[in-house]
Amino acid sequence: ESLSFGFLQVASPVPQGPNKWHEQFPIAKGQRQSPIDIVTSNAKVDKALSDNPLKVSYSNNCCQSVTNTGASFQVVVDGAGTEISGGPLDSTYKLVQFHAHWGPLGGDEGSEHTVDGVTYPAELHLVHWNQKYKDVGEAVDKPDGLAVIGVFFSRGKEHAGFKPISDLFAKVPRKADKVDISFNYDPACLLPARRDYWTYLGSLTTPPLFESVTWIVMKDPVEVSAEQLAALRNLLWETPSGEGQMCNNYRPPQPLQGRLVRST
Ligand SMILES: NS(=O)(=O)c1ccc(NCc2ccco2)cc1
Ligand SMILES: [Zn+2]
Repeated sequence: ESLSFGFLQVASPVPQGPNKWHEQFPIAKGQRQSPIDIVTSNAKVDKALSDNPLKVSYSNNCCQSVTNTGASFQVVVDGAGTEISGGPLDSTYKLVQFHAHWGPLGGDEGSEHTVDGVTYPAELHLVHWNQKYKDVGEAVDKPDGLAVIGVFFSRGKEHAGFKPISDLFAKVPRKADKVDISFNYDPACLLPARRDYWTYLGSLTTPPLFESVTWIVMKDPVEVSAEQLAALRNLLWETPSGEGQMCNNYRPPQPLQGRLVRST
């Protein structure tokens, strides 16, 4: 008799957009969701934030690799010596990864947070976990588990510090592609010179949308070139009509639900 194997080709489901996430992740309609529109006139200057300045001390050999997660690029960091503390943080947090969100080619939307309704072409997220927990897996869903520093990218002159990373995107076109970072790299070079920020209690901006993030959104954008923004589109992802350039991987602003935004 003939032995036949019916190979059922099940394509991996195309990720659903932000307005459907609540079906599988009800917390999408929660009380401390991110991102938000930062209404600068409603932000409250809190002297305590400047009295105990945010301390960022990253080592320059902490970056291990860049991978295509299927939703962004992700630079994976080994937490050694990459700590932040102070400002709104009650303990020390360690950097675990950084990634970004961006819009269409040449467009001005793409950031997740907006400032008085203004969007930026991209937004970088430096993700840290609270050292009071034993690992990032334990921290990820605790109310004080994570701290994410958001940095707006504006279009302008080339960002020399971002170039070693943006040059790697062409090497990781497909989901799960990964390239090692063999050079020394200090992610602090991606922060604006002026360290003023807004801070509020929010969430992960992609599923599982855990309400576990103390957001620290830098006030000043950093300039990157049009070519560096275009390099983000060397990353590919699944679209309803097959593989395409990764873009518009940002969640729009969510209801503030009466939260206070503090400012330095
Ligand atoms: N866009 S975001 O910065 O809110 C964000 C969204 C999702 C995750 N999930 C992965 C993760 C959690 C802790 C470390 O890695 C991490 C960060
Ligand atoms: Zn993010």
